[in-house]
Amino acid sequence: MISAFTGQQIRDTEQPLLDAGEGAVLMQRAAYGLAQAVAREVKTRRTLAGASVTVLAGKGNNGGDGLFAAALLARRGMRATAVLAAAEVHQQALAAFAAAGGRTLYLEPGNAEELAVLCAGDDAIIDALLGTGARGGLRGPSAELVASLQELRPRLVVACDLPSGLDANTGEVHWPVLEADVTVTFGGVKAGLMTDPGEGCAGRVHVVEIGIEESLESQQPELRRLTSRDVGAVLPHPGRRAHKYSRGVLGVVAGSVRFAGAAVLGVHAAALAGAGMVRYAGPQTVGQLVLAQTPEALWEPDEPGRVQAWLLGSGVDGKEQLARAKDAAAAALAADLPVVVDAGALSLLPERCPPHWILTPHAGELATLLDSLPSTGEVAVTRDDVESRPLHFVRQAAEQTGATVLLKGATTLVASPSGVVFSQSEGTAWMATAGSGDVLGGVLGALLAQCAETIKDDDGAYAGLGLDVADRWAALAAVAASVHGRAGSAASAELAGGPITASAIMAAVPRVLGSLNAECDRPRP
Ligand SMILES: NC(=O)C1=CN([C@@H]2O[C@H](COP(=O)(O)OP(=O)(O)OC[C@H]3O[C@@H](n4cnc5c(N)ncnc54)[C@H](OP(=O)(O)O)[C@@H]3O)[C@@H](O)[C@H]2O)[C@@H](O)CC1
Ligand SMILES: [K+]
Repeated sequence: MISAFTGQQIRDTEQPLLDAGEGAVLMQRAAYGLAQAVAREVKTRRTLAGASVTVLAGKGNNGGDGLFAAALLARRGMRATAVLAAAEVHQQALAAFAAAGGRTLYLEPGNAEELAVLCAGDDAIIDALLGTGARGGLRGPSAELVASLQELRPRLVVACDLPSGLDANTGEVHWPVLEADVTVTFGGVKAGLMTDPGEGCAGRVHVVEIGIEESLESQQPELRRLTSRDVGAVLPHPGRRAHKYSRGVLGVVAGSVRFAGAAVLGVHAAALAGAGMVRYAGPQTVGQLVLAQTPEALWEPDEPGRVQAWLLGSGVDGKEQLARAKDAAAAALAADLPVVVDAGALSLLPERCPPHWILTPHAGELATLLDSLPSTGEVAVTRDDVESRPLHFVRQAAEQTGATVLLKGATTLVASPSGVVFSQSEGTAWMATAGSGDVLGGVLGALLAQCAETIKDDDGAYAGLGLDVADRWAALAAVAASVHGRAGSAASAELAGGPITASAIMAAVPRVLGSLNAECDRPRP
């Protein structure tokens, strides 16, 4: 699992080392790691000697890291320039930079655009204006410089610790921000690099060890990301004596005459993701389409038989289908069964949901949901609010509803009502396509049905994650998001990175499950 921490957690962990006079050593490690990363990137395009690098240096230790790194790069033959954004910068770092032959320019009112043009053509730009000590975004000439550079699209931007203007704790972005190709972060991943909109500005994230990593392990991560091994370990795996009922039966109330595809996709995705059986409840015409695509499913319009979990809501429209969803929600609540609550069913929540109810809104639906809750304040929450502060709002929704909430996006966040949050980001932008969410619902429903009766006892699978039992539902939802993202990326990769449909995502699911299992050295069933 990859853990991400707040800036404050990192600083608190560093403090004993700073108190022991180790600050300079930490900075040297950070600068060395940063310089190595820049050199590696530049060398993929050209030789280091004679290549040019500009460091944008702020007044704090982030600027110090950047200047020391640029000094190291100058000593390796790069033509190094520093643009100083403050009258006073880290003195030892500036001295080291000057001693290595670096050129110094001063950012002043009125010269931001000129400096941007001067350095935009360089082989690399290091953004070391603000780090974890930032309060708010860039201002004045620094903001102008970054805005101009962003427009000029430099060849390679490497952010020092985090892109300046990004909130290390929340991923909120104070524009302007110079979007990075690579972020070299120190000691541990900052939470703001694993949640949007921050993650979208960070590029590839590379962690440099500076000696605080072991101490950091005692902190509760602000965000968690499952690796392929974690996902493989949690995925259900049929025993030798399994039969279709023991594998897990999923009940689906999705789709409608108007949105028939949602039912077809949800049911088929669930079947492909390993549900032992899928029971579909809906209108006859839709039932026929469902069976045409998935003859393995059962169409039970009135009283579906016994299930281990429900998928409710995607594409539900009209009184009759909404009534079915309502009945299923009531039955699920009474029998204490897990439920995926999507789209149309988000308006059917009981006063307090259990954590094994997993809501799967996108940003707009989450805003509507939050507005409908009595505990939300008087100011309406909008889609824009959710998109600019997804971590805040997904946590709020889980806390206020009692449910686990999976907020769909380029980075998908899953919040448990306890405050534990997972972040998965394996997908591709091509997955923003009609029906993609219905496929995710089917995959998650299938996982819930397969794991519903064992999740509490399955200590081995969750052992490495350090989670309370109540947070396992969030982990399982994160597994679904990961499988869905990987399936989308695999489907697109098969088409040379081209566009994909929801059907293509769905078709790739079994292969992704197979390879995740193989990665965990599990025997084939
Ligand atoms: N601690 C360590 O040992 C290690 C730390 N490391 C590195 O240090 C970084 C943290 O350094 P830091 O604490 O000096 O803060 P940093 O982000 O460089 O600058 C903040 C300064 O800028 C100012 N300022 C604030 N907001 C502003 C704004 N919006 N616009 C303009 N100015 C603003 C504010 O000054 P003030 O305004 O308060 O006078 C403050 O002094 C961390 O990210 C990592 O890179 C590594 O080397 C490993 C070892
Ligand atoms: K920075």
